Amino acid sequence: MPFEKYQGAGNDFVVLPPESASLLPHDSQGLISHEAVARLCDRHFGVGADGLMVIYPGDGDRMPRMEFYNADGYPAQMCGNGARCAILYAQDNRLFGEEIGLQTSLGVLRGRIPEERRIAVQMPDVSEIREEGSTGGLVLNTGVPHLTLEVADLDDSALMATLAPALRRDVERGTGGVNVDFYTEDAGHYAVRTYERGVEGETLACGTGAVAVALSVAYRDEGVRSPVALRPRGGMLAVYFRRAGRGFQDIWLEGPAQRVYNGYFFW
Ligand SMILES: N[C@@H](CCC[C@H](N)C(=O)O)C(=O)O
Repeated sequence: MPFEKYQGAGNDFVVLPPESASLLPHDSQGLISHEAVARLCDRHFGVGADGLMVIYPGDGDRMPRMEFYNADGYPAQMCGNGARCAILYAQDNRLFGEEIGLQTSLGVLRGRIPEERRIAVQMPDVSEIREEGSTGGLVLNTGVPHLTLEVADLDDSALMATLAPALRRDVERGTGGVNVDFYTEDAGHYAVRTYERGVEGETLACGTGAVAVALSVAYRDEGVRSPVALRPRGGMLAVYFRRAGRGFQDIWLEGPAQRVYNGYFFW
């Protein structure tokens, strides 16, 4: 089964055209079975990735459609770095008409390619941000739900070993939990580490997480201006936004993306 591999700031994805996806077992809802996705994303028995996407060409003048799965095999509504990689994939495979953008489960998201291997994607508006009482963090949905927490020591080993796995399930427990983003201010940018649900571990970057941190710092401090620079472990990201009351609109996530290789998976 032919596949391609992309990465955006170190967040990596198996990307399939529909012809490859159709070779995989599907469930009764038409989604690829989670066992099949999990096997492809497995770093020992498969290709290895934080997630998998199927990119469907648009009909006529419609934009290509992105279907996203986490490494555990279950679908998620949005992936910021995945969307940036999907835009690069669509560009590499000449899937765009006049406009650059993607159809997603959250509607159409526009894209930009400011330079080679640099991709920006428009992210959903954020209207609700709430204080999370027990942690002092903020909960917001930037396409998927995030808990953001400012910490003094981003290298503290307890963050990913014990704190994030517990918070990931305890916060928003009734609706599937949250991704957990720790951040600290550092000379002109924010260093970030994200524990992703559906990967159940730290990834080198998370696009919706970078947006969540940027909006959290802007929410807490009205003096913070767009763009906010973020430094996850896999590369620099920039988040642009416009304030709209206590919420944010016209949000864009920009950063590096790359086609890494293509190959055949022997199913
Ligand atoms: N890596 C992604 C987020 C993917 C979805 C997330 N793990 C969830 O299930 O909530 C990004 O770049 O935004």
